Amino acid sequence: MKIGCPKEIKAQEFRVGLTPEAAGEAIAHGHEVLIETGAGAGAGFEDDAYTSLGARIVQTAEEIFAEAEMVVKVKEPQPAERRMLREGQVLFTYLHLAPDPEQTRELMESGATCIAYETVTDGKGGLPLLAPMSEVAGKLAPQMGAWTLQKANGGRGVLMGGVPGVMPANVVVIGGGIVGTNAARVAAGMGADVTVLDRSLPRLRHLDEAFRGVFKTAYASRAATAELVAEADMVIGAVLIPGAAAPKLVTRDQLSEMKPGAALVDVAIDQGGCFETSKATTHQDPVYEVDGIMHYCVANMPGAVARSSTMALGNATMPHMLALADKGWQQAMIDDPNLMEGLNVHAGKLTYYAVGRALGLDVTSPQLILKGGD
Ligand SMILES: NC(=O)C1=CN([C@@H]2O[C@H](COP(=O)(O)OP(=O)(O)OC[C@H]3O[C@@H](n4cnc5c(N)ncnc54)[C@H](O)[C@@H]3O)[C@@H](O)[C@H]2O)C=CC1
Ligand SMILES: CC(=O)C(=O)O
Ligand SMILES: [Mg+2]
Repeated sequence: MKIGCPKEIKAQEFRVGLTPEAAGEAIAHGHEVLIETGAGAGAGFEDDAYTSLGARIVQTAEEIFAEAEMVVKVKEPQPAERRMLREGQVLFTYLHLAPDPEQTRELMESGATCIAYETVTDGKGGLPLLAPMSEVAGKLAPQMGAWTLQKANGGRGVLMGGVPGVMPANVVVIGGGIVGTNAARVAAGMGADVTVLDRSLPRLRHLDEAFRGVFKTAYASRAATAELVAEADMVIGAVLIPGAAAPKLVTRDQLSEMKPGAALVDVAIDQGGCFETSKATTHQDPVYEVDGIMHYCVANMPGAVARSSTMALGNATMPHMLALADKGWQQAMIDDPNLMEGLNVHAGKLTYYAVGRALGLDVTSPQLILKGGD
């Protein structure tokens, strides 16, 4: 199979979909790999790291999209990329369709087969292709929140760890999954007073046992969430209902109950955000203010640490990328129902139910498509 990897074009996105290592594995499996020149440079992988393993460098994204049978990326395709996708082509990348009707429509119009990293499962309740980036974003969130809390950035001027005689920052993390756990660990490591809220009692039980004393846990009832948010210096939004639009857990009205200059870090922004007042921002201009509360809502946080993130993502995507290339997407999905969960769009049809529910669109099941019922 011809596998193509373009340079990412989202603002300040320095990750790349294929590491030289993954490209080399694909070549060893008998595939042809095309890399757009400079695609890996932002992550520290120059063109010759790919060519030395047998990949071919091409000069433009147009050539990648024209030639490749499968395009491997990081971020959701931007409008210019969507226009180059074509019928029969496989796209393997993050998509985050639920909050993005325009992208969903254009992917359906392209006729391509679009497989979303973030909805591939592992059979144990996990999302193995989201997890590494959630680990990164979770570890970054307190760091970004601490920066947002600084006066020069509009924040309340509170130091995460406090100093002797002065209380540390009060950090509330909503959602105790991968992002939330990593965020809580780092915030606690910085010396903050941390509470993690979740709706899953088994998850809270696990966190309590695994991290006893490092941070506190609380059940995410509406009342407890409102009370803890009102007391917080920093709130980190880290909830997920896989594939679906994020639930809004802090309303605009609640902002007036919060401490002026408090920081909201909405990591769940890629699924639409879990604060009513969230809107996606970029690394170039990451923070804005609503009713005196500072919002940090960067939808591609791991891009800030592109080298670590590219390697972590590459480790997770490689086996799936190889299965898709070796067997073709249909057989790979028949053999692996967890990979089938990644199918979001095929040949003009939406194939993921949570996206259909979020956008009010009809959905065809992947099983029906694989049976040839499309
Ligand atoms: N902005 C960025 O750059 C990045 C964003 N993300 C996003 O971060 C979000 C979280 O991802 P993960 O931690 O991997 O998900 P996860 O599935 O590991 O954890 C989500 C947690 O939220 C909890 N939850 C669901 N509804 C809740 C509610 N109403 N109240 C309290 N808790 C609730 C679940 O029980 C679960 O423990 C996702 O939207 C993901 O796409 C991930 C990586 C990078
Ligand atoms: C998960 C995601 O959206 C990201 O890593 O940018
Ligand atoms: Mg994102």
